Amino acid sequence: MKISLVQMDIVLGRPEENQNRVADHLDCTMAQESPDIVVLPEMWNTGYDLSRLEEIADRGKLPAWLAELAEKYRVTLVAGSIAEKRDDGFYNTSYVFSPEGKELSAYSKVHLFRLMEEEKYLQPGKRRAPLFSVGSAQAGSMICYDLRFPELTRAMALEGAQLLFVPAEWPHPRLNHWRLLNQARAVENQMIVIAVNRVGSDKNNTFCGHSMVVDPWGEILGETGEEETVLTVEVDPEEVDRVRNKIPVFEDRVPSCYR
Ligand SMILES: O=C(O)CCC(=O)C(=O)O
Repeated sequence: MKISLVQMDIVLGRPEENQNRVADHLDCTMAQESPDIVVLPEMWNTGYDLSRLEEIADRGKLPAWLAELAEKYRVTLVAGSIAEKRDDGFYNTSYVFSPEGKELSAYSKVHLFRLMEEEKYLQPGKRRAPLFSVGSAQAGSMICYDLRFPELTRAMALEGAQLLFVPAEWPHPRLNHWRLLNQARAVENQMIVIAVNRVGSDKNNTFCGHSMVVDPWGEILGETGEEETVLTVEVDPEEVDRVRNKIPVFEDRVPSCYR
């Protein structure tokens, strides 16, 4: 299974420019790498221009556009997340589309990140992301700050997730946390973590890149630096079963002690 991670810069508050950038990356990546899955970062349409969401948030157009792209390139598109307006406010929502252009998952970030004032401008999602299939593997997804809540990944692992997608806009000075948490979630849940961060800066933050793929043994299969780039990595979802058989963590759990 070949996965391409689009580690892009995002122009603050300029959805059309960012949309063109996504289209260009997808076009080049599909021509050069022919991956099975493409993954985008968090809030790639607007960046953290939260006070202007009324003007710039998506109003239902981007999901249809992303579905068309997935179908055009016959690729599973884990479309990062977008700022979107709904009747009751703004949400940070991640969509996934199948190679037939069918929506596989829609998930709005449940843990809003106070250090970037999300709780002042966004509504929290109310449920975790539904699992979806890629080939014969089961996958889950979350968004950025969600990574700090191990219960969320564990719930998806218990439901059968073998892969975890994490689109992010994770800034300095917490690069160390980003790298450690991605590895921790992979090792403790014996799953493949595919984490895609943005690069570049806005008025308040410089984003630390280092998109990475971590296998269920904690090995980093690929990692970027802090430049705009696309990283393509081959993963083997069967490695999840091999590691789970070697150290049977899920059989050895004692849930009665965790309350
Ligand atoms: O948890 C962190 O340090 C970063 C989280 C974040 O940037 C976000 O959720 O957008």
